[in-house]
Amino acid sequence: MSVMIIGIAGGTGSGKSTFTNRLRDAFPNDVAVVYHDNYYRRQDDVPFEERKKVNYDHPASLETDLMIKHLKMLKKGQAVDCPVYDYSAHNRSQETIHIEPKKIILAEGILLLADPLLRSMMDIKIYVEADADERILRRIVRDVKERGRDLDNIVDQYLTTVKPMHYLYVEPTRALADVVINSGMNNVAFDIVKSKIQLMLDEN
Ligand SMILES: Nc1ncnc2c1ncn2[C@@H]1O[C@H](COP(=O)(O)OP(=O)(O)O)[C@@H](O)[C@H]1O
Ligand SMILES: Nc1ccn([C@@H]2O[C@H](COP(=O)(O)O)[C@@H](O)[C@H]2O)c(=O)n1
Repeated sequence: MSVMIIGIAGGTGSGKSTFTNRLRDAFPNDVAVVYHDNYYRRQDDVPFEERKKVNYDHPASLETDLMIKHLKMLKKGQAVDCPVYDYSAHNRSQETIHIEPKKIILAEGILLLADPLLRSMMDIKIYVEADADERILRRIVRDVKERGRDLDNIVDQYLTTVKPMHYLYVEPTRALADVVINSGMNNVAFDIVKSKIQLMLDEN
């Protein structure tokens, strides 16, 4: 089976997951999704108060080597047990997700195109763009509702790590993408990428 990997990067709150999940839902039998966020490092020995202060927007916070290993296995037609990240605990949970190999693998994450080896594995590189003010507003709502955060913590983290790392590591990867799309809800961009996937599936 020939396997294609499509990388979906972009800043926090840009709409990466929205776009990725729409594609997954359009091809439920042929697409598997690997989220880079699930490869944030295990921090069992780090006290919770210290875990809160970690720079999670720096490439060193992610175990990218393990994600590369898993993508290589999926490409060879082997299933993987992917870690599951718990944002409220700032740590990996005890669970894993079993991912069966599929013809199309979607890989998603803010720093997905920042690592040269990981980037080189992508057959198509997509960057989802959105204005910084919209991204932070979406992040505030999401982090309060879904990631167990409070407003003071979100603002402090944004100013100390999220924003500076975005301009240092995430935004520069925009120029490395094959396709830059304006929002994860852009229907024209969605239809174009969907057609490309359909073409790949028909050729296989
Ligand atoms: N174009 C948009 N307009 C309004 N809300 C959006 C848009 N794109 C995403 N959202 C919402 O913003 C939040 C973050 O989007 P998400 O796709 O999870 O971003 P990312 O994965 O890039 O961090 C989600 O609640 C999502 O529903
Ligand atoms: N313990 C953690 C781990 C990560 N984050 C933040 O997640 C963001 C990436 O996820 P998106 O869905 O927003 O792309 C990243 O900006 C990290 O700051 C966190 O807050 N806590």
